[in-house]
Amino acid sequence: MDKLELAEQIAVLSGCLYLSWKIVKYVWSFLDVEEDPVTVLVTGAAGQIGYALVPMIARGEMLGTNQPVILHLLDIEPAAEALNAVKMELIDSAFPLLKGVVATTNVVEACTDVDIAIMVGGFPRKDGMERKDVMSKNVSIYKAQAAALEQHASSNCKVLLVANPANTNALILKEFAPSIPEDNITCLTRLDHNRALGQISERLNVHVNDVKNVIIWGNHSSTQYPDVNHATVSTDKGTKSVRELVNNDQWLNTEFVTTVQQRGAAIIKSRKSSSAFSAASSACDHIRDWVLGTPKGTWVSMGVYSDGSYGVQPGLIYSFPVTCEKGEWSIVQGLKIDEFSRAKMDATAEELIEEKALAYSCLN
Ligand SMILES: NC(=O)C1=CN([C@@H]2O[C@H](COP(=O)(O)OP(=O)(O)OC[C@H]3O[C@@H](n4cnc5c(N)ncnc54)[C@H](O)[C@@H]3O)[C@@H](O)[C@H]2O)C=CC1
Ligand SMILES: O=C([O-])CC(=O)C(=O)O
Repeated sequence: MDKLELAEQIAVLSGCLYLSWKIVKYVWSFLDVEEDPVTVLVTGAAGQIGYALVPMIARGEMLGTNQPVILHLLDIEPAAEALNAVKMELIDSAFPLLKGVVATTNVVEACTDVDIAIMVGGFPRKDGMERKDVMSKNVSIYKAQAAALEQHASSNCKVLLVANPANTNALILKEFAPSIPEDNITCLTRLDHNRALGQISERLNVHVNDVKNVIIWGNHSSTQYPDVNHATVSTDKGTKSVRELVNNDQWLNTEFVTTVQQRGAAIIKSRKSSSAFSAASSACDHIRDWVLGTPKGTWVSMGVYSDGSYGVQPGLIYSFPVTCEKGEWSIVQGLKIDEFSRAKMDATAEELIEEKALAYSCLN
């Protein structure tokens, strides 16, 4: 057989394989094979974030529109009636993906067999309060719930801590649930990340989807550092850096940073209660990207257990830029850090070290 004949045969074979693959995919789509349901726990489910979050999960906004879910909803006894109303509304919504709802005030029942735990339950910050003020109320809740998750959740359960102080609650949960892999315990800074994208999109009058790769470093608090040094915008003329397009370092280094840092407080001031649907939506973003992967060339911010990357003390839950693949996150490495950023990253780490000490003193 000469080379030409061989090439022809390879081409025919490739064509046949491609056609067979298409036929298999076509037939598969008619078989309507359903995935096994994923069990998702939402604590504080009768609260305002919970109320916004559970329909998002049941609609497939967190795990995809082909993924059935079973919802476990936990709240405390005084909120039991309101919790039951959430269950009634879930049933009334007839969500096709929702395969079951357990609404309970029993922590063990709530944690049993959960694959994903979204910890929202706790005491929220009120106008004029700093996160430290809610520390003692919330860390003791997380110490107790750590034990229930460790004993009753699926062995590879992924945990997202939303309740404040989110980073330190996540750390307490990690320390009191030593058998849950440390990479499985994260906290929400995606709301801050999305707020930073929103501010840049408003400033440049571009769609928020065209802005990428901002970073939230550190604590989900007013010391967090929203960093745009590596952020880009997709334009008709290609990808441009945010710094180049904004062309105003003074604004980026001052007003932009404080607006993102203080956004939670600004919402509380205007609404008299803290952000709810934006927090719920960001929690969906966090889990979706963690489980299904970040889009190519894009990173997101997640509060994760520090391994010492970027000189951040190991043993803190600190927000880093991460990419996710096959259900695992990894910290984006090798980004250049200038002096301005270094000082801000250290300041927020310092606050986390203080919070950790305070949390332990509350537990004693
Ligand atoms: N990380 C983030 O980006 C954000 C965090 N938050 C935090 O999320 C938390 C929840 O906020 P909201 O829903 O607005 O508060 P909320 O007060 O409306 O709801 C909290 C719910 O938690 C319940 N709860 C209290 N103790 C509990 C326990 N031991 N177990 C289970 N449930 C319990 C309450 O009964 C209530 O239903 C707060 O800590 C808030 O500061 C809020 C916005 C953004
Ligand atoms: O500030 C708060 O307590 C609520 C919150 O975390 C936020 O909106 O970022």
